[in-house]
Amino acid sequence: MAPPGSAAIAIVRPPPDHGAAASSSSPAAAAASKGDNRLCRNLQLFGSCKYADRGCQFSHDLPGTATTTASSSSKPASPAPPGTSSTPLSAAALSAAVFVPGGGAPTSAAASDAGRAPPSGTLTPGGSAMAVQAAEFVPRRAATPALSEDAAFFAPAGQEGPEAGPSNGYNQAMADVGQQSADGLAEYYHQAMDLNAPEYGGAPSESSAALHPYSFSHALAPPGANGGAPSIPGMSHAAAAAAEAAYYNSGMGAMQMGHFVRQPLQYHLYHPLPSTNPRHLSSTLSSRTGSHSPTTSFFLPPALHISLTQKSEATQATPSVDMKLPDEVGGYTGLLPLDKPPSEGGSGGGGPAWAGYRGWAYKAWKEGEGRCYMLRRIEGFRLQHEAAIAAVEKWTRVRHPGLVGVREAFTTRAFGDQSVIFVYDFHPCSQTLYEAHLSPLATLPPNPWSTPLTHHAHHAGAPAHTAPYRSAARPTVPSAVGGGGGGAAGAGAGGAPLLPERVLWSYVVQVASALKCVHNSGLAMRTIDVNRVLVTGKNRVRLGGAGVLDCLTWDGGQSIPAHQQDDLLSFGKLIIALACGSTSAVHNLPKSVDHISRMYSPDLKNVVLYLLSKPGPRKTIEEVLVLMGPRVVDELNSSLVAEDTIEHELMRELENGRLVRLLTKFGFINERPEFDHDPRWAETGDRYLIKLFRDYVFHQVDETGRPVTDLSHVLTALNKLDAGIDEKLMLVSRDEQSCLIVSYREIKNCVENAFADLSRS
Ligand SMILES: Nc1ncnc2c1ncn2[C@@H]1O[C@H](COP(=O)(O)OP(=O)(O)OP(=O)(O)O)[C@@H](O)[C@H]1O
Repeated sequence: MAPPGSAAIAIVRPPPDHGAAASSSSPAAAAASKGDNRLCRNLQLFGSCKYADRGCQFSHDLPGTATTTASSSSKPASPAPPGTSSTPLSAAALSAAVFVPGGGAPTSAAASDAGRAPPSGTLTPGGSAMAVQAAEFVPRRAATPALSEDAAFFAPAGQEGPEAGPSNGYNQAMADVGQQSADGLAEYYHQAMDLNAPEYGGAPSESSAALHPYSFSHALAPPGANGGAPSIPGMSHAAAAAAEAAYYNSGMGAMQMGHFVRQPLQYHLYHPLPSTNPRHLSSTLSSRTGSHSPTTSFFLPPALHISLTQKSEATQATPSVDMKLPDEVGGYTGLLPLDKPPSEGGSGGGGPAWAGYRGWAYKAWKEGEGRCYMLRRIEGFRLQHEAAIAAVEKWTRVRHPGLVGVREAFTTRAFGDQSVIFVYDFHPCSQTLYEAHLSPLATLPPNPWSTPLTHHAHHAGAPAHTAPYRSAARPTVPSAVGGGGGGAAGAGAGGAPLLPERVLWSYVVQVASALKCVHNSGLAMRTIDVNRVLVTGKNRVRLGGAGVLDCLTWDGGQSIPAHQQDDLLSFGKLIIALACGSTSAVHNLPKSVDHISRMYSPDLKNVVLYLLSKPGPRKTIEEVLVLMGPRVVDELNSSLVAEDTIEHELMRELENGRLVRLLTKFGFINERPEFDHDPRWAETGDRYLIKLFRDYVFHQVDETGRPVTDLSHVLTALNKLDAGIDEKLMLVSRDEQSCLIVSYREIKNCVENAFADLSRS
């Protein structure tokens, strides 16, 4: 669906003939009247357009065979999509001067009431005479769905809207993808791309049938039937957790969150649908086997693209309601809570899980660095010894792909109490092992609450890796395991899906390798627990919470050898919990070990038995690694480091690419010589807002009016614009007589509209 009309925001009252000019001579109007005879892009990319006979407004005549002429007048008139025609400014818009934040009010009513006093929250410095005639600022699409929902994958005029219809199947899939865990993405994408699905002209398959019942509104519905906080399509777990935490922390519930319309990113923009044309399809398939493909080779693999986009989005996430958190804590700003409420499978945060102290997790930006970090706040902790916090410095030197990197620690009173803050690397979209595998809402096996779709019998000696690494649909009622207290009888006996052995081994090897690094550095982890180990990507785990207990229970480092032995014991218990699908499995060790020996290979059982054996000087992590084969571990380490680096690079590329596109659009919109002579071009409507935003991004000045060059500000603002978030910012006119409070989302809409207007002209 093409974007509907864009927002017209006029701050300065234009000359009286403006309306006529806008409606008759604006470039958009000229564009609309000309029509469009450009070659259909579907044709260029896929060789065919399934909408060719169903209203697609673009040309389907290939050069050479074309019978139509380039003359726009000869092109049959096709209905212009909403928003493509010029939008005459209403009388209200012409006299508009005052922007009303959160403006969702109906335009006409507001316009007719132009003389009334501005509501509270309106900013009208120096407004006076202008404000008297002012109409409320109403973003043209304030009451419509967000931009990305509008901008569906090519849907020509006359086709169904985003709510229904086969053309929207991909959007539905993408919206639903947002609710999948990172591990399910690739598989999910293949379902979404199922070429046998009816919309591709094939027979309905099981997977496509499973996909179709989803609707966009389904994706927007709250999770579960028990009335959780709204779940948001396209939103990462971390971002959703933060939003939901806001929902609970604010105590305002749905009333507040009702305003939060999260717009999913346009995931579909940069990777094409596979062609239905057999010729192109075969070339697409051959590209997977290495031969040349004309189009697909230009794109990232979709699952990777989606995963990176989600991570980038989770990194940029901001709170949508006032969290009542300090603006700044030790040089970190933009705090966003990460603790998930129980309805999301988290602990809700704040449990006395840290040596009797309550702990909270936040995402925050480091001032001047433009990087995101995870802050762990230990509430109400009074530091007795300086050396306790200095001990954390040792941790900052330990770098390992299996460890959540420690940056620093400091005390603060910013929260109104005595808190100590530990700063870690931020891993967007991560979950704890408990959240990922064991909680009632876990998406991955062996969640003991889930009802399996199929029962995979695993007998001793049977290749456990044949088990599907995908959990069944989430049930609302606990199954046979009985609320998670089933211990060893849990996963296997209860019929719930088993954690595949290859995945378990992958975790075991990563944890062991990280532990080796930690122990060799003369430290002890002390947080080997399903609630502290993070799953940061597909089959990627990292040990979290390093250094916290060292500081809280500081003893000068005397007990490190004992703590290292405890690490090994905790490691054994972690494997048991995952293998048996229950944290309580460790309370019945004989039964649990028996379960493991029946369901998994003897090698795994041997490792577990070793880890659970009596502590002693000869029981070390090195010995555990010998049991596993050290060569494998070293190889794994280097491949994980490489993987992390590549992912990091790709994310940077993705973000840079998006910024470049944005900047190009800015340049395109703002630097149009053909309109330079018409001051109204950039002074009215969407363009004026964009112009002010450009000043805000690139032309900041300090209090004495001197230019400020802050790359971090530029990148942050552009990233927020790209994500189209609901955060508001204040734009000031060049004469400093007017202010606008608008959200990045509204500006993004304006940029898209202005760009679309220009590209049509
Ligand atoms: N370094 C990190 N980067 C990104 N997200 C993280 C990081 N560490 C933790 N998280 C996220 O924050 C959430 C809360 O983490 P936390 O370790 O506090 O778990 P918890 O179960 O709430 O523990 P507790 O409440 O007992 O402190 C988790 O969902 C996890 O995904």
